[in-house]
Amino acid sequence: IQERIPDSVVTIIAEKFSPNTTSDVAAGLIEPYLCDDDVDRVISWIKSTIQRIQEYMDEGNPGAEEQSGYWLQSVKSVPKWLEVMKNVKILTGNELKMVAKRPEHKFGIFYTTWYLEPTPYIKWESDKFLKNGGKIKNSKIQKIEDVEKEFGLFDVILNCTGIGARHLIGDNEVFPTRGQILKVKCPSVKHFFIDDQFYALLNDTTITLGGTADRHQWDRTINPKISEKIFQENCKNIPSLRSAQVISSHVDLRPSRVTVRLEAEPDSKVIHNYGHGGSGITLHWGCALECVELVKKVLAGKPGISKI
Ligand SMILES: Cc1cc2nc3c(=O)[nH]c(=O)nc-3n(C[C@H](O)[C@H](O)[C@H](O)COP(=O)(O)OP(=O)(O)OC[C@H]3O[C@@H](n4cnc5c(N)ncnc54)[C@H](O)[C@@H]3O)c2cc1C
Ligand SMILES: NC(=[NH2+])NCCC[C@@H](N)C(=O)O
Repeated sequence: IQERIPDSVVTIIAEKFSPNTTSDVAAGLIEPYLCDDDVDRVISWIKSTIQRIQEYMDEGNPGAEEQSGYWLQSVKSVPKWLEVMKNVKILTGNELKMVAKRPEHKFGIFYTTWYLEPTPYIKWESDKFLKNGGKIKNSKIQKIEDVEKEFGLFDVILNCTGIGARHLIGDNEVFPTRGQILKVKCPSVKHFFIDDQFYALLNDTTITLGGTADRHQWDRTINPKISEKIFQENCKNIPSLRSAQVISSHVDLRPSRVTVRLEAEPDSKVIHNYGHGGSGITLHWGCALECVELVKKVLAGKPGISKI
């Protein structure tokens, strides 16, 4: 918003900041997951995110790269969003035999996507934001009406609170899908490997192993038994992981919702952008650009500097 609406002073108000947000836990795989949104809307958002990743990569920043690998399925699915990926190839019977590790690996797709590690990326965006006059305030907001009581009047307020929207504005349609992951070091793993339940995803110096997806589970405590199962099951898919060095375990709550809520409240200065499920990194820049257009509509050509 700061980049696209020059006559604006933007303030970010948050209870938690990177590296302590849900976004920081994300593996950074660019792929829509647990996101039942309209596929054309999702594809449009992903395309914008990929352009932003390219800009970030072109500057030589860490934590972003292409990654290729295998998606093995028990039931054949060739979703439309694969059209934004590169090198998409349906595995032949013989190729499947070479990579399948379980009887349920009945169909496979090879493709190239990207990863965008959230923490270094958020730092890149935050540094630019602050350098260009953005403000940051640390506060837990109880009700959205309290924003202006605590911080003065704004011309537009964006609600990007993820799972927090459930309590902030009482949207019971947004619910947690608990996810637990491991970060391991295993330089010999050069491809991602995703199947119906588990995954191994590339990052700059680690492999992210997942994963769980427990709906309506709020517990952010790491369960060591789950970590062990994630490790063992991924070793079945990629035997060379047996030599991996486990670095850390993480848990967080995917802000799940039937659809992403990205809309301006009628006759209000509030714009909502939450409920991205397991796809917030994947969709983020496309959603941000759509927010810019909604902000412009709320401002409706207002002269002078706008407070957002
Ligand atoms: C284990 C796991 C793996 C994942 N892997 C991927 C992946 O590979 N690719 C992908 O695209 N997505 C992935 N995701 C999903 C992704 O992490 C989320 O969709 C994304 O983080 C949502 O971003 P957000 O900015 O909406 O929410 P958050 O990152 O949670 O940010 C919300 C912000 O709002 C603030 N906030 C909330 N409530 C309040 C309040 N009342 N007052 C003040 N501030 C408040 C918070 O402090 C925080 O700063 C994964 C998620 C999990 C759990
Ligand atoms: N399982 C699958 N199809 N893809 C991997 C999901 C990784 C990440 N979005 C997450 O855990 O939310």
